[in-house]
Amino acid sequence: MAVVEGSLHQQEETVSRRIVGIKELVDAGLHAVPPLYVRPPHERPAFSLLAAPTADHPQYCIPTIDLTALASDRRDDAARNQVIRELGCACEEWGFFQVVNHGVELAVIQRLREAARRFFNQPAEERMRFHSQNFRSPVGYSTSFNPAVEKVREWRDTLSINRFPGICNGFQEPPEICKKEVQEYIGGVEALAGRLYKAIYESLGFDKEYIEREVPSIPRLLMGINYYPPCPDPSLTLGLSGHSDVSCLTILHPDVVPGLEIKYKGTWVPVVPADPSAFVVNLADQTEILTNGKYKSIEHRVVTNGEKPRMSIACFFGPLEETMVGPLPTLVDESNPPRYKPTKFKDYTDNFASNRLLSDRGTLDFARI
Ligand SMILES: O=C(O)CCC(=O)C(=O)O
Ligand SMILES: [Fe+2]
Repeated sequence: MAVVEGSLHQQEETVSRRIVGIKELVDAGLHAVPPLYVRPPHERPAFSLLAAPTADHPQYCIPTIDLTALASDRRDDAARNQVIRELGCACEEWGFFQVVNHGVELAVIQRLREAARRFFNQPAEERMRFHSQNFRSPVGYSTSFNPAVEKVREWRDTLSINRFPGICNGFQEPPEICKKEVQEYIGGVEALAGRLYKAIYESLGFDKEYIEREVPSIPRLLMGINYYPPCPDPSLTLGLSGHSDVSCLTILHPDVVPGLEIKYKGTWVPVVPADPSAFVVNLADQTEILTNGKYKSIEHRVVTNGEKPRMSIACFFGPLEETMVGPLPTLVDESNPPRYKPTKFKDYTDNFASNRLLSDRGTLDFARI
């Protein structure tokens, strides 16, 4: 479908600049992608090289790891050690993997997805009561990344719910329509994040005492529920442009509607959920810094869908804002010098907020030596 021209084009541009959410625009009836959402040719999804990872391309499927044995706390448990090895391989090779049998009940996930759908299906005025583009707000309903400055908008609206100890401490303020479900979901996912985070550092050969002493804990949580409405022409726009996540660890419930793609060896590879309960886990920038680049924070993006809306739930786990993050001492020596300088996490996130739009990998460059 072509980009709209002439007066219709101007009308839609006026409408889309005034309107806060892309959902409003789509709900009002949209037959073409407004210019404000059309990406320059080199950023368009046509640059994906694969239609979908299939059995013919197993080399393009991120690993799926069964976490059943991680429930055991015994370090001499052979099945548990096997899971740790699989995690280590996935972290080194991909920086992205899926987990199944992770301990969070499917019913808990489904209840939140249903409640979030109720939130997004409310009249715009109800959603706009929570409007904020500030990522540090306890609760914020936002659109795109930073509509005040970006030349091209992302095709998504997001409900964010935060717990940043020292800034906003509780989850007391999620919208009533999904509050109970948000709290229940966070309870489960947070426990999973704790288990996974330790296991990831165990996969580097560290013992419990070392991890507790040297690896920053991850009490800061940002939850983003992304809503991507159907798009009249997915070839022109992106739900979320290429980025790497800033924190330590991200646990995402993707949706059965596809859209997420990761950049693997220069190719955009779609992520296909292993089953409806699977989470997609990825390492974020602070983990790349802590491991001095051994485990990578991988660039990813979201393409839109022509027919169906898509909704993803991302939980970003990170350190306290005042924490200095640099390579762990045991991972640095003369033959492997530090690649990153110690950086305060608050400065890192501030830089991300103002510079993400300027460059694909600009965020990690902020700490790179
Ligand atoms: O929607 C998705 O699948 C990914 C979302 C994401 O990458 C993010 O919120 O940072
Ligand atoms: Fe992301």
